Amino acid sequence: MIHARALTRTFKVKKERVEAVRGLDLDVEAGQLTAFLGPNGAGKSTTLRILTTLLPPTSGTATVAGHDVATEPAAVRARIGYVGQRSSAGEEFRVRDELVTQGRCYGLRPREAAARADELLDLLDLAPLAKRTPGTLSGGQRRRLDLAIGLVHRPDLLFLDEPSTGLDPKSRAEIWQHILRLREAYGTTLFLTTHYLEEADTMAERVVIIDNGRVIADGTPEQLKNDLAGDLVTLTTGTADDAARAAAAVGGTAEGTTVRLRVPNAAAAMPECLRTLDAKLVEVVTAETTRPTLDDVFLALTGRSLADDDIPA
Ligand SMILES: Nc1ncnc2c1ncn2[C@@H]1O[C@H](COP(=O)(O)OP(=O)(O)OP(=O)(O)O)[C@@H](O)[C@H]1O
Repeated sequence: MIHARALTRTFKVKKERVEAVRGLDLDVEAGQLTAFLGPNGAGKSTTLRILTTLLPPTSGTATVAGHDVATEPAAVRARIGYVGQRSSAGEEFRVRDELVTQGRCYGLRPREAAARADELLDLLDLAPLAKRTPGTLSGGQRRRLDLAIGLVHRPDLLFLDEPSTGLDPKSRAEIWQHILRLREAYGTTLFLTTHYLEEADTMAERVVIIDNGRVIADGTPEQLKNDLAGDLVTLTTGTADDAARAAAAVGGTAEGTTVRLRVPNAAAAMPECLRTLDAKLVEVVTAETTRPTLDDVFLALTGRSLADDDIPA
């Protein structure tokens, strides 16, 4: 569904060159739900804008839904939907009229456009709001209208740029419910950016992490966490001296009376770890294991935390 090879995009700002995307390779199969993660300025939106034909690449190639983004942009646009960070609804039309008008813009006949609008109003629980103007909707309701607009022409592939950013936790959960529901209803391939790592972890089948314009990790959330981060074992000892000796014995790091180490499988490693410390006469007061997060994956790869990144409001 998406095949990008050696994609680059450079911006010239006064005399400075900003390499937003630097040789990106990407393959996404039909039906997948892929989360595209990375810190602020990593190149996510620029990549999305290239794949949706809104911006030409500086070099490299990309085919989306079977068509080249540079040479066949109209064919790509006919097959994809794009829900950007800014709302795509105008202010003057009522919700249902907006959907009908969008359908007409895509060449649907009046009756088809009306039927499609009603189908989307139902799918996205917007029917009770059909007569409201977008200006009167809450943030979450407006985001659902944006989703509906992105789906009017039955795209095979939907790009979503930060679909849940700026919403309260309840509306975020609702928007995810709708994303999963539309996927079930239509089998739409979904490619989305998000700053919420836990959402990507629980909802996406595949996570692609980008940093400085390059893909630095790609896999299922479980694969990435198992292969790149590992479980965290946290031990506490009675004294800082014991913690330092324990860290040296098991290959961890000590901070005060706490020792931390990463292992591929904590359940399997813990007995051996405790035996080693017992033999060294280090008394362990508490022992705890924690599954890694996607932030641990990013930290392991770059030495930086994605969680420190500002989430745009
Ligand atoms: N039109 C532009 N002109 C100049 N520089 C740009 C332009 N668009 C993006 N950039 C730069 O390209 C880099 C990548 O930006 P991009 O918006 O793709 O990042 P992002 O990963 O989507 O970030 P965020 O998470 O903050 O939205 C940044 O350094 C940004 O300043």
